[in-house]
Amino acid sequence: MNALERLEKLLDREQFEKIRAIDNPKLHEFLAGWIEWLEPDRVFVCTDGEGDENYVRWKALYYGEEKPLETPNHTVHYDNYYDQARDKANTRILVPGGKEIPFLNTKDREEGLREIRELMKGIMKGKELFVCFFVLGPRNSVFTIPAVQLTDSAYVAHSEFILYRKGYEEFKRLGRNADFFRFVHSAGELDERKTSKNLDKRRIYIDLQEETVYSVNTQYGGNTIGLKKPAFRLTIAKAVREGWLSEHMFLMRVNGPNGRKTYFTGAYPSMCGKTSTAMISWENIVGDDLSFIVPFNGVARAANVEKGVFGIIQGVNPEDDPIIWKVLHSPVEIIFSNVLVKDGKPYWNDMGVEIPDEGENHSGKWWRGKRDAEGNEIPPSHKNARFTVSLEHFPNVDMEALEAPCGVELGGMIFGGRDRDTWPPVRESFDWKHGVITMGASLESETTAATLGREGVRQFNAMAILDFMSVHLGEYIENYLRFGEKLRKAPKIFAVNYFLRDEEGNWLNRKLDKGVWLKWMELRVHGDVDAIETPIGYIPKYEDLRRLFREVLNKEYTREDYEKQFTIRVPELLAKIERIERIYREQVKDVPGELFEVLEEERRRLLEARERYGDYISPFALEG
Ligand SMILES: Nc1nc2c(ncn2[C@@H]2O[C@H](COP(=O)(O)OP(=O)(O)OP(=O)(O)O)[C@@H](O)[C@H]2O)c(=O)[nH]1
Ligand SMILES: O=C([O-])CC(=O)C(=O)O
Ligand SMILES: [Mn+2]
Repeated sequence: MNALERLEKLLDREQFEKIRAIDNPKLHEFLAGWIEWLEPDRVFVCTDGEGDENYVRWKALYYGEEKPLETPNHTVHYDNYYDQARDKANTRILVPGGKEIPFLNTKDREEGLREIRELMKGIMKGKELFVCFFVLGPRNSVFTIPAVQLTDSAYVAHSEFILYRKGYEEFKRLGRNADFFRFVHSAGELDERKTSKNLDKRRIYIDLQEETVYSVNTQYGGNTIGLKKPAFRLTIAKAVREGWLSEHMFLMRVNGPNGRKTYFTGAYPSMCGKTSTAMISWENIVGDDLSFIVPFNGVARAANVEKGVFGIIQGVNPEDDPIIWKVLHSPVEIIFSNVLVKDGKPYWNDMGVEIPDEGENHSGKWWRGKRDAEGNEIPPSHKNARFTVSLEHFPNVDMEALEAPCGVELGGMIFGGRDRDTWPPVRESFDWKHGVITMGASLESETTAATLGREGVRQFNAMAILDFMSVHLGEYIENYLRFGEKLRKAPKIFAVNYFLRDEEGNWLNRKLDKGVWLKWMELRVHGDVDAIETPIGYIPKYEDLRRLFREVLNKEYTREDYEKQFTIRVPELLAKIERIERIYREQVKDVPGELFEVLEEERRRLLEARERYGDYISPFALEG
């Protein structure tokens, strides 16, 4: 029996016809094999029709994976108390022989496939399997990658409808020429709260060879939403192979003088400010998490991989995030996850309004002071609680850029992380190579609640992408360096640090100060303002920032604040170079030699400056 004949036996007529309309034997083989193996009670195939999307929405409620909230079109979803973030330890890149690759968690491919298949055998008995088609990137564009998702979670399928462009018609159009990604997910056995139960058997395995990701016994979006972080492992490898960039970056438009539009991407590790930067209310968002960047006639052009936001809700408040706040309080389709619910209303930590003392949250029935099995007090919502919503609902979305088949021309790329004491709030690199190496490849950041495990630990996190890396870091950096050489005019590279603190641990900046840094970077892209040359790149002049603080935030920016924030901290910077060099020399090993040269030059500049000015160099000393 061929695959189509097997599918005819496995599916009811209506569903079968939907599959038969796609002329792709590879797809048929994949579907038949997995449906036989997973043994679902029924299968639903999603076309691009509104009715099918509605069916999935309804099933998320029907199966109890989501519950309706008071506001129409709002639902809440809970993940298991111990399934609230990405599980790095159980996420493996499958490679032949289980070859060790620095900073990657690998596993022997054969063994991994065998294990995951065993875990998934018959796992959908009694359940409904959803077969969904989407594309990464805008449809019908140079960026488009088709993908098929199998999942027994209506919540996962529902999330994907909010976050990605539909792809059924694209599969039909491409027929047997479709080169597509595959995702197989099962939430596994559920408990009475409809959350994954067998967390000890939680696995996320990435098969680069077949461009397939398997995910089992988990529901948390970062582990399960196939087109998000699972697909990211596949696109990183594809981009390195093909000479473009697939990055953990927001994409936004910064509005310059006289209606000038300049596009920026920004790579910060999870929970380090991508969404809150791209959402700055007077600028325009294109994407908040994942960007594809291609060289196009000598110009870097970028597109959002997604069309929605799976954003962190903690800290969203009416003053700092007026737009998100408004969207979260309007009757558009939103899935809230792992928040506190009381009388049909969602609440979250640091939302700037009073929160009830009891209700339901990610721990079940909740009251203030409740402790978990480890004795930790449970906050109203989880730190990594999120909202899922389509970008079309945001008044500040740049819809034209979001849908542009050739993407938008990139003016600048930004790197940043949680750094309490080393980098200034904003600076510009000397050139592409200097930026790629001393800003991107040298990025460090404190760990956050976006991954399971300890928080606040400073960790090497090159390009904010290390959690998702699927190739040797040396190859990845090599691709980055060569990418710049394909361009007539490379985007300017900047580094930001929103997380500087004083000795007492107080923040040196307010959350909205980033709006000023963005305007400064926009002016720099076009050569509209001068800057101060320092050993680590160019920093803003006080006068320019003072003017921008007034214009953008209507605030006085004092010389004292400027000096404190922009002091060049030589000992910390030297120690950092030391750490980064050691990592590349001892752990990564095979890296382009340029990396060490550029770091060495930076060290030399810092040492020379120290000779002249001492350990902590005021920006005023370097001016003029
Ligand atoms: N102190 C401080 N905190 C900030 C600032 N900007 C954002 N945050 C906080 O950092 C967290 C930021 O998260 P997001 O912007 O949602 O993170 P993201 O980079 O989009 O993360 P992922 O979606 O996990 O990839 C939130 O808890 C914010 O309150 C800032 O300028 N200063
Ligand atoms: O993938 C997720 O879970 C959410 C996210 O953006 C990240 O962690 O970077
Ligand atoms: Mn992310």
